Amino acid sequence: MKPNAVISFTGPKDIQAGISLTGSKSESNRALVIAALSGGVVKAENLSDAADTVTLQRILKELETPAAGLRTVNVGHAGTAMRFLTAYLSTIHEEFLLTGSSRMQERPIGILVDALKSIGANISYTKNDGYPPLHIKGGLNAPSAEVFIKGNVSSQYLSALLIIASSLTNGLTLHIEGGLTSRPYLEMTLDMLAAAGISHTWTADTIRIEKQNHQPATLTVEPDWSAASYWYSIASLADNAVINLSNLRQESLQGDSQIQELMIDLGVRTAHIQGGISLKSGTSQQIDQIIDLKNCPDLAQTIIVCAAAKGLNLAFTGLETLKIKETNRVLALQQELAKIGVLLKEEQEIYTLDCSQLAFPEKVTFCTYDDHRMAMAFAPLSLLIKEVEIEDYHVVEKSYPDFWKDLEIAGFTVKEVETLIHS
Ligand SMILES: O=C(O)C1=C[C@@H](OP(=O)(O)O)[C@@H](O)[C@H](O)C1
Ligand SMILES: C=C(OP(=O)(O)O)C(=O)O
Repeated sequence: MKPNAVISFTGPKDIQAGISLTGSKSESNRALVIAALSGGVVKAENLSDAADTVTLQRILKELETPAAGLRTVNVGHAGTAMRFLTAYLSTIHEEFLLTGSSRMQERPIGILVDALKSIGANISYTKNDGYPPLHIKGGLNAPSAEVFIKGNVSSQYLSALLIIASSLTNGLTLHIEGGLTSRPYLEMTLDMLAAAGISHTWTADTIRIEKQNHQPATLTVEPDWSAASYWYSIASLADNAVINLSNLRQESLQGDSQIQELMIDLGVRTAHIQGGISLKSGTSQQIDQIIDLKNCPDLAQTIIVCAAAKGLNLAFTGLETLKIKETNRVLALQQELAKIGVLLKEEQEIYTLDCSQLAFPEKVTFCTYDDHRMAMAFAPLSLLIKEVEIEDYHVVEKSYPDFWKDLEIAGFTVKEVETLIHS
């Protein structure tokens, strides 16, 4: 049984804290694979402590020693590791069973596998068509240099292909079909490749990367803006808050730095100061327009839960891809928000909060569905609810292992509690 934690905040809701966040897991996981492909020419610095990064780093280290026969590679819950390794392992002259957690085996990968197969990769499914585990016979020599791929399901499929593109015999031309979701993550991939000496052209829906060598570079990872978002929620829900987050940059590669603009209406102002940023709480404003989260899906839980707790009946679009992440995040949000009387209604891809019955019980236990972001999005409600119990609280390790320690720095009390064993 995985332990729960009870989070509480007593006394005036006045938070003054300085927090140092771990590195971006998205940047870290790109840096690691780019470094591996570069054969030591490119180095990675300030890597994240996220379990997803630690796992990928361990796997890449193990791969440095060649194995005879089938090698099993298990990425656990790490979506980027699964997608990036599907492409990367295809380029290595070995045979792999690439697998992950039970949820990973429900997260689709057929679009990426089809694209890789169309340029000659040898990949088959060992359980269900379109889903991990994958059997990969590596050594792709890619006679064809052209791929057509859907861009509206996960940008990670596209990033995976672009990261290996420069090492393919004929480079790669990617034709993106059906629109593009999570676009800033694709831009991050191209920017990090550029920093490692790999150039590209991007015209309309076509991205071209020639065969070329990496150039000596050190990729220095910025702290994680998705992790920062929970501090915005805390600042928004506190009566008074000044929260300093170190080393976040004004010019970020991370699309989730959009939290700065998104949170203005929820009452949080960002100042760029020496050595990072400073968040200050203020007053919320009336928001009439629909908020589109297509470019920053990992902010959805933070913003939706924070708005719900403030009783704001906001509307959102761009949430479709949430259904194939660590859990079906739309369903998870609907179930957990109901515990404070809030409905998240879905009609023709527009999601609307109905906070008319918002009420805070003395104690609420929020379920986390194996999803780090559920835990971190709901924990700030302990500023409004006497006791917030978070189920399986270690789940945060996927992206932000120090989350609970950092809450304690800011004055929250976090107590591990015994959980009842249900038969
Ligand atoms: O490329 C990346 O690092 C990521 C891309 C996004 O996924 P999708 O492209 O599947 O939306 C995001 O949700 C995920 O946490 C990290
Ligand atoms: C969706 C996420 O990660 P991944 O897809 O890499 O598992 C996330 O961190 O919210």
